[in-house]
Amino acid sequence: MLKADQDTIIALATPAGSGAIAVIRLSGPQAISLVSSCFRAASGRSLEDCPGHTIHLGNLYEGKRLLDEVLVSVFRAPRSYTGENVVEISCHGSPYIQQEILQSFLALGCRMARPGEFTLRAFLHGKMDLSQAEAVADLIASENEASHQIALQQMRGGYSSEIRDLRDQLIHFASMIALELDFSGEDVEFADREAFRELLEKIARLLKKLIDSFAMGNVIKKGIPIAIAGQPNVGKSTLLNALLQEERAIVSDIAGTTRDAIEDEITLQGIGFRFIDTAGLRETADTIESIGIQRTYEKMEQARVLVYMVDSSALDGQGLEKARLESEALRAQYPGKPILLLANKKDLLSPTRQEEIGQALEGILFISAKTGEGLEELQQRLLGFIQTGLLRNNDPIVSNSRHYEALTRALEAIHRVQEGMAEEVPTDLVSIDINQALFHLGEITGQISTDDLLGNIFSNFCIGK
Ligand SMILES: Nc1nc2c(c(=O)[nH]1)N(C=O)[C@@H](CNc1ccc(C(=O)N[C@@H](CCC(=O)O)C(=O)O)cc1)CN2
Ligand SMILES: Nc1nc2c(ncn2[C@@H]2O[C@H](COP(=O)(O)OP(=O)(O)OP(=O)(O)O)[C@@H](O)[C@H]2O)c(=O)[nH]1
Repeated sequence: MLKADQDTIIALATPAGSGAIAVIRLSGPQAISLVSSCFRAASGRSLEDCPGHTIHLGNLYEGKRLLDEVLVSVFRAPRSYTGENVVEISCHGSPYIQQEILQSFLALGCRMARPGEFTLRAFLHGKMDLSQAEAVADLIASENEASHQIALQQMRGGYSSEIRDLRDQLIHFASMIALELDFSGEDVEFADREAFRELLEKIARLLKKLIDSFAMGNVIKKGIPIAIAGQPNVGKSTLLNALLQEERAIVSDIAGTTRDAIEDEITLQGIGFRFIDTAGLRETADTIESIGIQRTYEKMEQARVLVYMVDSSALDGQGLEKARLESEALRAQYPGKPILLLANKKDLLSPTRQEEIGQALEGILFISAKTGEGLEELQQRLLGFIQTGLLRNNDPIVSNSRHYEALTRALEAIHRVQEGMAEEVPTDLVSIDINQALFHLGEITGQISTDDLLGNIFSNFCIGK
């Protein structure tokens, strides 16, 4: 098991570059004495004597050279983020000052913190469990309200406390059963079979609920994929640009310009949408374009909502019939997927023509990607597709794929235990599956962890966290 080493680590806690203020953080046994040795407080007091959770104004020196006037916050072990002595130096935010301060402490025997090392230490000192530590990284990475909420909930304990609790109860039964095995010659039952069955049922229910939430958690974390498909030149790229409010896709009036899928995200009411502009659906001999079309079908498969777009200004009687057939073909090809019919280039349309098209293609939404007309309504409709059932209550949502794996394995093991009990399989075999379940549940909270696993998780953090 990895142990926190005795090094005192240091890192910039604020982003690199210049700002009004920068924060440099130290953690480890020497943190307070090291800073104290080169800091003169305005109050005249020594940092060595001050209590934790106090802030001090003063001058920071490198030898005799004054580096900056700073604020120093002192946290004493174990009452700190990491559980160790922690000192934070808030200096003036010039990159030069930041570097000079870092260098001076490195010269005094600190070492640079590795990515995520502050949070790793918080985990190793029991300040948080593994799933909470992982949530810290998710919280920093979250870019919209929904993923922020999920990370925050997980950081504050989320489902891990419930898992820990059920795991403890399972351990109780595991030890009772182990006891029975010790008395194997005699026919004794220490573990109350009925209570055990109930507990297994309860665990299975929770695991199932968490596993099911992953599909939504994943979608929220990565954005909800929406594919925009349609014949060449109907204005897909223009729509994407209008939604993104930036020139991302290449707009041109040569049919077939969009050769590949282009993806980008926008946030609507706190939910990230990932728009995928797909190559025009068109039979073509152009091989580059056919690859694009192949990818279009793949993207449509992955999307949660399909937007099928037509150029309403180009719809004569024949075009209208073709659009109707194509949209029906889409519905047949991707059953169960919500499809939104969009008629673009409304600005080129007469009101009577619009009415005729509206009657022929029911539920079609008229927009103009060029003028922005109808885009508000489009966004509302997209939200409508996914909001049902999403984020309605405070049920925990699993967004971490490592947890999803562990939960799935744990549930499989629990099912095997349940089957074993039902078929009155010998107790020693059942206990193997119980231990498997305990192992996988412990993986989530970090009660079971390996150096490799920890290294893997924390190396994905940013430095200074
Ligand atoms: N300046 C600063 N801001 C920050 C952090 C930080 O480390 N430094 N944090 C870093 O992510 C977050 C806050 N997290 C923290 C969590 C616990 C403790 C702490 O001192 N805990 C003690 C005392 C608790 C108490 O007084 O009740 C403890 O747990 O024993 C500090 C920061 C966000 N903002
Ligand atoms: N009048 C009008 N023209 C539009 C509108 N939307 C797009 N256009 C024009 O239609 C042409 C084609 O637009 P694109 O966005 O490149 O079409 P696309 O569907 O991405 O085309 P491909 O790349 O071939 O798949 C461009 O000249 C756009 O300026 C609109 O709402 N009204």
